[in-house]
Amino acid sequence: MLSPADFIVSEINAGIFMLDREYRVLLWNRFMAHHSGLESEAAIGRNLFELFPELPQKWLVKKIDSVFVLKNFAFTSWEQRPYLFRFQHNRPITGGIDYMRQNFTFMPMRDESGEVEAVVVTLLDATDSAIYQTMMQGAMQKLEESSNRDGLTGVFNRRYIDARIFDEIQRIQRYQAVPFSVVLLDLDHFKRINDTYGHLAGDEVLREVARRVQPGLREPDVFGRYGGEEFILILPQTDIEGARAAAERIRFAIGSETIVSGDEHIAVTASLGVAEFAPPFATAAEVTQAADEALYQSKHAGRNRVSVYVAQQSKVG
Ligand SMILES: Nc1nc2c(ncn2[C@@H]2O[C@H](COP(=O)(O)OP(=O)(O)OP(=O)(O)O)[C@@H](O)[C@H]2O)c(=O)[nH]1
Repeated sequence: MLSPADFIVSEINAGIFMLDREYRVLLWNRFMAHHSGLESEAAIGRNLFELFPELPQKWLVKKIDSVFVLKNFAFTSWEQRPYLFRFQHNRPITGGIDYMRQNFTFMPMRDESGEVEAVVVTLLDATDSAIYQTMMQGAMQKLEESSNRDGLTGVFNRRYIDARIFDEIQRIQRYQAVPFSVVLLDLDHFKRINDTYGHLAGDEVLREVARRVQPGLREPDVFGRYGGEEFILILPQTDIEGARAAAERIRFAIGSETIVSGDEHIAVTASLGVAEFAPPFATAAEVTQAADEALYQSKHAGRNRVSVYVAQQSKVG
């Protein structure tokens, strides 16, 4: 008949094992046997690192030795080191967690003279916390991501774009980096498109325009919807001539083919305004205002064109 203490050690839903100074197993409870596939008769008397060559030996030896020498408890959590033993967990939803996450406590077992004769190790299954945390992080990331996106087109929204312009300005001011340019893009006679083909077709046109712009962008470029039928691009490390060329490519990509919505073929063009963030500009508002003035020039000059803002006065390009 087992003593109550032995019964608890055997049956508890946590790993318990004990090691001597040579890392030989002195005790191996049922949880350890069940998860490792190694019965206690097969484990006892054997060196832990021979039984489990995958253990991080150097690190674990240091940990165990510190308990022998300092005679203090030691701990390790799954957040520092996800697991020591490669144990399966049986959760149906894993959140990408492969092996059982494990928290360990290392306890010194003293003899009558106060010397540590063995180290007792407990293993707690922390998989549920790990899955919960991973899923929470994933959800937070998705939330963060979707709060930066425009619901209709999926491109970045104004809030995000404004923050990115702010970042770019800071980067330039801090590192005297090469300036960036801003391109504002407004669809021509969009009200007429809505009125002629309906609001749903109008929405489809906005989505398709967003699709047509994206292949022409470079990796650092940021593209978003700035409002109704207005889009914006931030082109880092791009001077006004580079930005004008990019804007022309985009204008062509939008207007070169009609957009199909149901049975309708809708001709769409865009007017664009380009401005470079350079002195005397010091704020996001000033550079976007300049791009807006250039855009106004494009509209005024007949639409379906690119205009560039040139210091103090805008000039049709
Ligand atoms: N379908 C649809 N229409 C929108 C959306 N947001 C804004 N609009 C419409 O876009 C139209 C913009 O019209 P205006 O600002 O008069 O400009 P425009 O007709 O494009 O004319 P110009 O810019 O001068 O070439 C308005 O009719 C808005 O209702 C949207 O999300 N979906």
